[in-house]
Amino acid sequence: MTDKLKPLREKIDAIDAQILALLNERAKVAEEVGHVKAETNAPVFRPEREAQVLRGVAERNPGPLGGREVQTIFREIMSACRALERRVTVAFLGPAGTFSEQAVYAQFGTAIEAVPCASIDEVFRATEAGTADFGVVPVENSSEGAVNRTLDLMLATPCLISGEIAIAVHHSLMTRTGSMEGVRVICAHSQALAQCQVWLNQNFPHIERRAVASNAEAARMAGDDPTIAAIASEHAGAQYGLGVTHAHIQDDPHNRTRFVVIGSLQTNPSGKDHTSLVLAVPNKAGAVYHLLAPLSKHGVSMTRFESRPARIGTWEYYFYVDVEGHVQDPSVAKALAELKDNAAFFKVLGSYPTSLT
Ligand SMILES: O=C(O)C(=O)C[C@]1(C(=O)O)C=C[C@@H](O)C=C1
Repeated sequence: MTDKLKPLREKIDAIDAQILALLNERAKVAEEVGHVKAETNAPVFRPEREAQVLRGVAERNPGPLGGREVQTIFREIMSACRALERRVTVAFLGPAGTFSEQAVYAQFGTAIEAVPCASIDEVFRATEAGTADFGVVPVENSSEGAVNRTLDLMLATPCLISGEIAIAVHHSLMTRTGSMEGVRVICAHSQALAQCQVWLNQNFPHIERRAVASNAEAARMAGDDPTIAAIASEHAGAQYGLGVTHAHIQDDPHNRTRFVVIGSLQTNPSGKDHTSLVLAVPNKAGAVYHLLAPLSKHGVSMTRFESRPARIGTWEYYFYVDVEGHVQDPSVAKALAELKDNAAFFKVLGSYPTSLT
């Protein structure tokens, strides 16, 4: 056995030496890129370039490694190279262990400064004030719909969207003891309680449910008190020493949350992008229909349409619209110019590479 393993391990050692040399060669070039950028004060994080590199490695990947695995490795390589230029700071809805934190690392890799914030408002504040280079906030969930606070703050602040990340959201029920005996309250973020409500009604209809600031906060509370059960990711549960009593209890097994990266960066086209807009129309019959007509006229696909009351006392709405393409794509530029003419309010929230997952 050891005789057979020895030459194979020697092969791996030799390959690792080559990988290490190449990684450092790459890192030195990234340092040079960093110097060029410093001369012109150009942004260190270039999401469109990173998206192109990651799409490229998955396309060219000959296997047997999977495309997703190869992307994870290259995500970390770029994160480490980027950190040699400058380590970016990213604010997210904390505490540690939330799906927002998972989204941060999925987008930026781990060679960053991740700053947990107590609320979505605080993530926007930190990003707007420049204490963080970027923020990551949830924007919609496949079973619960829009995260309204994020939509309202996108409208109210100058923050631009420079990236999107979709994360599979699996919720588990967990306690300190790993059993539901003696549990009097089930705690979770209100969205997680809503995403598990059918399952909870069937299995624990008589246990009180309490909404708390985040699932990770629920996990922390359950770690301190055996009468509390938390709904959270198993990753968060492990951080607070919880045992799983029931795994993956969300009503939709394909539950996903989409996050956006916010900041002041205007991203260049990556070849596969989305553009987010906010619009309002005068309160007239057929106004929304007219408003959106330029999209189909110029062959621009709409991927999302959401409305929020304008909260000025009348039945007026803001419409949040996502389209395929980048504001610099000629067809998108033409459609948006016409759309703007029809709109009582028009704001581009940003163009950014489509999520890799
Ligand atoms: O191409 C650049 O602009 C780089 O800084 C290099 C690099 C990389 O490591 O490939 C690193 C950071 C950027 O976000 C994009 C790519």
